[in-house]
Amino acid sequence: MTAVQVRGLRKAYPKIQAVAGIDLQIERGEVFALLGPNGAGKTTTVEILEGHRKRDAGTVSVLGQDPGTAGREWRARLGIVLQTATDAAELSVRETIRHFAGYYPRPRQPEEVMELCGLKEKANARVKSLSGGQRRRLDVALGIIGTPELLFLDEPTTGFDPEARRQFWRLIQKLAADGTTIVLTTHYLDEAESLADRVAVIAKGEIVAEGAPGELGGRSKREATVRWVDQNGEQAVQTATPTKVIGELSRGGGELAGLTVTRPTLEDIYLDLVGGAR
Ligand SMILES: Nc1ncnc2c1ncn2[C@@H]1O[C@H](COP(=O)(O)OP(=O)(O)OP(=O)(O)O)[C@@H](O)[C@H]1O
Repeated sequence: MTAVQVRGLRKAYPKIQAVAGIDLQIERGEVFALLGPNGAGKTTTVEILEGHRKRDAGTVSVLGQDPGTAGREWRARLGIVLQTATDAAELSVRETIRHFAGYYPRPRQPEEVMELCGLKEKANARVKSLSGGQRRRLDVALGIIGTPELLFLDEPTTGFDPEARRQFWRLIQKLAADGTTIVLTTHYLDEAESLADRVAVIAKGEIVAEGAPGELGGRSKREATVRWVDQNGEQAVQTATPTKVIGELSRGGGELAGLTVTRPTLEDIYLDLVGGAR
């Protein structure tokens, strides 16, 4: 079943065509990542899908409805984590989460959500006393408190330390395993690689590539680079058959110094894709 269907989406601001004809299809249960440089049009696209921004042209269906006209019931089926943090309040973390739970017909248990988001120890802390990363976790907690079918995350782990990022990834994997469809924007290629079933790269308001992270831009078919060091210094060859190359190199039986085999990373592919479009 399809969660999101977009055809020919366009949106201009007074000085810029922010979204210049985007087609997207995201299936239920998928984790889908939108990648792209600053100003590429990711947030604008996501805001249109959330019903927070009007489009100029194109058709959009999110959970079977047009976000431009859908009502409160539809909205309660979404979870949204925006780039900007929740307002700092006098309330505690627990009180804030309980308060938001009251907005939804099928909320998760606040205690469960605090556990999932690593906020248990901060349950009684005032929101305004939280660190930046803890505030972000609270944003995520408020995004999932309503048991959303579709969760939008706009740069969710900006400001997280490495351990918090890994914890967050585990949370997303858990939500995805429970069937939540997840659309996330991120600047972290390792995040997209770890989490996303599919990614789309947006540059200048257009999708320039789309696919599984391992296949994007023909990645799985790109040649490997074999590197080693010999008496003449560092050597490197690009090859589709690295095993054969290493076999030939090691015929003498000696150990090859500094031997590595690498394939292009998602970051290499991404930089190739957006480099040409900047
Ligand atoms: N409210 C607005 N009014 C005018 N221009 C805007 C507005 N919002 C965004 N833009 C412009 O539209 C373009 C796309 O912005 P958008 O926020 O969608 O990009 P993005 O891909 O999310 O970028 P980032 O990675 O920096 O968050 C940018 O050039 C931005 O300056």
